[in-house]
Amino acid sequence: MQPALSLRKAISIMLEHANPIHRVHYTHLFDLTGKILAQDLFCQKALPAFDNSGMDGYAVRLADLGQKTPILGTILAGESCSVGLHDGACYKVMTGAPIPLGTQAVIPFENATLKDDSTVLLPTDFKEGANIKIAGEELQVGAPLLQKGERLTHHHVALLASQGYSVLPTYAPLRIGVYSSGNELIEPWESAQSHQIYNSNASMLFSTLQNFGWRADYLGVLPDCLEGMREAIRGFDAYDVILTTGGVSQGEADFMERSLEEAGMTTLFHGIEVKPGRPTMMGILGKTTLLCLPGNPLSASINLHFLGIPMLKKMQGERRYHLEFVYAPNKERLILKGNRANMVLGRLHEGCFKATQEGKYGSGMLTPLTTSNAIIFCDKGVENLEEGALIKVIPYMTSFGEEAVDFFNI
Ligand SMILES: Nc1nc2c(c(=O)[nH]1)N[C@H]1C(S)=C(S)[C@@H](COP(=O)(O)OP(=O)(O)OC[C@H]3O[C@@H](n4cnc5c(N)ncnc54)[C@H](O)[C@@H]3O)O[C@H]1N2
Ligand code: MOO
Repeated sequence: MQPALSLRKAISIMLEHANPIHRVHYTHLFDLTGKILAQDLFCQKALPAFDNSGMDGYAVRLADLGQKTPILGTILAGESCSVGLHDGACYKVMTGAPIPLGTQAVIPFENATLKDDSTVLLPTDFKEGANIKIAGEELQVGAPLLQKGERLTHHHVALLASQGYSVLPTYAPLRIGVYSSGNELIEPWESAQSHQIYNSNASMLFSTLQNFGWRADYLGVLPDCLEGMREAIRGFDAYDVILTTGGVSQGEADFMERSLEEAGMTTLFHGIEVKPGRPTMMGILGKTTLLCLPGNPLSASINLHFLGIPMLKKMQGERRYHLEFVYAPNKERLILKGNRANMVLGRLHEGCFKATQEGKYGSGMLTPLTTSNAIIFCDKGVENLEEGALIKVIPYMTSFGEEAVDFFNI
């Protein structure tokens, strides 16, 4: 194993080497949610597209306020409008209908008094421009709409539809392969004997990736022997990313690094000064990026979440791959060993962060993950977080930003 790196350094090496995969797919509007846009887009239909009415009412000139005014006609949404408006007349216009050129305000029906079918008494006072939506007031043709790398949400999809886009280039999903390792593992759909344990890491990986919009191939359990490893490694090149758990510490059956290096992997780091996650390893083998997580379930999950997900987001071509945080007061004093950085699970509740089990849980556990909803990163050297101290907290399903922020508590 290489000398352990600081967590900050490991994050920066990880991001430096997480190269975006630029394969493009064309995707229909109805399938765009969660996809990453592969092209900068500009406004091609102004918003609003034409001057139109914001209310069902009368399109008027201000000179006619307080007057009985003849109604020259009705304009419905969906009709085209080529008439102009002059003092001494008005038109009925419906919400979304184009308004006659020269309209100075739209007076809602309920603010005027209809005298007969063709005459209306207008109120005495009304603001110029009221209830008129002006062409291009939100977006003008040619204005930037969305940037390449945007992860599209339902709101983006609505914006794209408003522009008449129906098929758009998106980055093809990363090809991700997931392996577990360890002869003690039995799949949950099999029957474990007393000395065996069920494989929880593969499901955790699969499920976490699914949460973030990826679908991985689960490739099974890597054997704890060199020959078996060599055989498996030959299939890695079908994937952009291989994620593994286990077999990366100092055990006599921990063959991961040795067999991968023998196959030609460049090790970017192996060993991080962080708890949990010390043996985490990252490397590049041909065109495949490898992130080898510790076997301990809690370590694997946290390191996948907070190291692996930003890596995958960057490789997927997303613009926003930096973890974001919120500030919250620390509910209870927290004592830490400051000999390495710490990632501490906890709950954000009613605006405060409370460390799970006072930070005293093991890397092999699962239940602290299920009772937590957030995490804090504390730099090496931080031994004490006082009650009430304002700290940086990262929710599990954090948002990601375009700029790196310092989420460490120092
Ligand atoms: N002499 C040393 N021993 C250990 C060190 C060290 O630095 N020196 N590091 C410790 C730390 S920290 C961790 S974390 C673990 C990680 O070791 P490995 O990545 O090699 O993982 P394994 O030994 O294969 O497994 C550890 C633990 O997790 C269980 N496990 C593994 N895979 C799964 C799975 N898919 N589902 C559920 N549970 C799994 C496995 O049975 C072990 O109990 O090493 C320490 N040791
Ligand atoms: O660093 Mo290990 O992941 O603590 O248990």
